[in-house]
Amino acid sequence: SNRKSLKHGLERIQSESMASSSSKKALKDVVTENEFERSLLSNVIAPHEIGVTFDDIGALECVKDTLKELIITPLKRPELFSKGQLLKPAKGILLFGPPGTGKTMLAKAVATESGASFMNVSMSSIASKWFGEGEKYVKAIFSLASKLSPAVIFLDEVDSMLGKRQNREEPETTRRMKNEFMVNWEGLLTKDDERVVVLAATNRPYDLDEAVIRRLPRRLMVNLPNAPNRERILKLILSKEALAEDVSLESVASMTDGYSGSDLKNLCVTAAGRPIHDLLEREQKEKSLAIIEGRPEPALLTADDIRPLRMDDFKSAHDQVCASVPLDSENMRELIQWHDQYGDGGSRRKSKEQASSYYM
Ligand SMILES: Nc1ncnc2c1ncn2[C@@H]1O[C@H](COP(=O)(O)OP(=O)(O)OP(=O)(O)O)[C@@H](O)[C@H]1O
Repeated sequence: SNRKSLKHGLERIQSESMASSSSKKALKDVVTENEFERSLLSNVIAPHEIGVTFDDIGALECVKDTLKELIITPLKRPELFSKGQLLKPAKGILLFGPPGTGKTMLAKAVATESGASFMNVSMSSIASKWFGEGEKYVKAIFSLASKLSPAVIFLDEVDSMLGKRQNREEPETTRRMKNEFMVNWEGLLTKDDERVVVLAATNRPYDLDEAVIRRLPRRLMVNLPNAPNRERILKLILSKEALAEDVSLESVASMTDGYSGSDLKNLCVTAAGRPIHDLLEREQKEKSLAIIEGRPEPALLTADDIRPLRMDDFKSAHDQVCASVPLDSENMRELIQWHDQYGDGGSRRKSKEQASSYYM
């Protein structure tokens, strides 16, 4: 048992030094092979510079726990998954849900928490930017990630490239791009020691190609927050703001049914504009009064003169900012249906299928 614990200790030291040396590896030391890799690299963020952690994300506790278990632990401690043959780290997860619910934040936090570089790829821009050369770009996503390893590839708006065929006449360029993606994706799945994961995000999972859905067996719904969760998100967003006594975040939460995290942020930004507006107005009044009375102009007010946020600021902001996805919209209905059929924990999902696809 002594030998075992020594081996265990060595493995730990090895994996820790591996983690720290790779996270310290500067992005500028990465050798790129072509313009596609170079273009992608310019958007890569080093783990210490991402600046989003799980603590910055309100609510979504289940999604965070699943991501920790499936992605972060395997990326940080690959040695735990190298022993047998059964447990393989997850290589890809689909995050789906209405816009503005925190999918991008989650992907960034995953990269931060696992000390991985973050590669943000907007799938909708590939086709337009690299017209006719999309497949080279797709190939570069994977080859660059492998050089950056550990790395998180975030594929935003994944439906725009890997969507269902709209009609039989799929453009040749799109077909080649999809094929290239599948080939590289299969390659990633077979490389057990490659510390690269794909987080794909979409607001329209029902538009995804079946083949893509099958290859992302873990599908996490990132849903709109309920009232208690809205209160948690508001607390986070407002943690550095001065609030007057009369502000009840519970009431703000209860009047924002259907708001996404992003809508709540907009609401708070709008509310925070009012004290500044009031300050400028006060300054203007004092100035005019001084001029009328023939006094010298008063000094400008400072940040210390900004009044705290009041409940009426939130009420007025509420009249200006509304939920961006109405709860009774077609998009919401389709999302919930899709979640029932394909999503993790969906009611029509068989537990057997879930178990076998837990790790890929
Ligand atoms: N759960 C949350 N906690 C704190 N802030 C949040 C949360 N969800 C969203 N936000 C705020 O909304 C902004 C947008 O969120 P984010 O970009 O992660 O959403 P998204 O789901 O990726 O949206 P889209 O589908 O439109 O790309 C964030 O920068 C953050 O300010």
